Amino acid sequence: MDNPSGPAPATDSHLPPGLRTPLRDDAFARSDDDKIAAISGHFEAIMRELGLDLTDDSLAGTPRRVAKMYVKEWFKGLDPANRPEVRMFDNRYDYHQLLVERDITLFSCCEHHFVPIVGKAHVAYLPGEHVVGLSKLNRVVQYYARRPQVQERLTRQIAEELKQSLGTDDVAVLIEADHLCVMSRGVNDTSSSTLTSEYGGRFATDEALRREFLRQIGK
Ligand SMILES: Nc1nc2c(ncn2[C@@H]2O[C@H](COP(=O)(O)OP(=O)(O)OP(=O)(O)O)[C@@H](O)[C@H]2O)c(=O)[nH]1
Ligand SMILES: [Zn+2]
Repeated sequence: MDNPSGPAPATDSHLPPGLRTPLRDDAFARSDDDKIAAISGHFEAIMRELGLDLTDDSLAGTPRRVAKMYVKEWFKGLDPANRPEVRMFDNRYDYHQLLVERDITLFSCCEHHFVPIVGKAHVAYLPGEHVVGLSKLNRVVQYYARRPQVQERLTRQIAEELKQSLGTDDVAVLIEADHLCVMSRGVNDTSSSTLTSEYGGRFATDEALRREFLRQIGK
């Protein structure tokens, strides 16, 4: 292991222990470039083991392409440097009704099989003295999605981050997603999908509010 004495990962230190993505203490001791080089070598070994000819010009670049995709795209949400800054504005408009950001594109990766989870996230909150820049809601979803995940943890991580960043418990998150591990292998079920939700603050206690949220996202 290179540099196991590197800094402890700051990833998820703001979340309760049960909601943190399991990471080693030396998770960020190596640079992205070093990780890409190492993963590229490991993936090349997998391809060789499968019998693929890596001198073929279509396959030759695949190990590096996969490594770059893992580090820079699929799993970039592991790196606390990519955690979005959630900017809030004064609620000058005095808007205190439900705000729903629906149909947020969700692309994640099943941590059991390393295949895609594809779906939509719907998030809502009740503004108090501040309102959030809308795109930050999408960014929070994307940050936690871009990791090896299970849908339950992803749902709760997004809700907890929103509670902290927006400064209110009045937050709702609902995720509907298709798991490629269910669709393309194992049970090979292409019609089922998975819904998970987390309701905080008034969403947990006020059934009418919850119903309004569900109505607005078409549920
Ligand atoms: N709770 C939960 N389970 C998930 C998620 N993604 C995948 N899984 C499940 O994780 C389980 C892993 O179970 P195993 O029995 O070890 O894996 P497996 O032999 O590949 O299971 P099958 O998919 O049934 O073939 C499977 O049932 C998957 O459907 C998720 O986001 N949440
Ligand atoms: Zn899976």
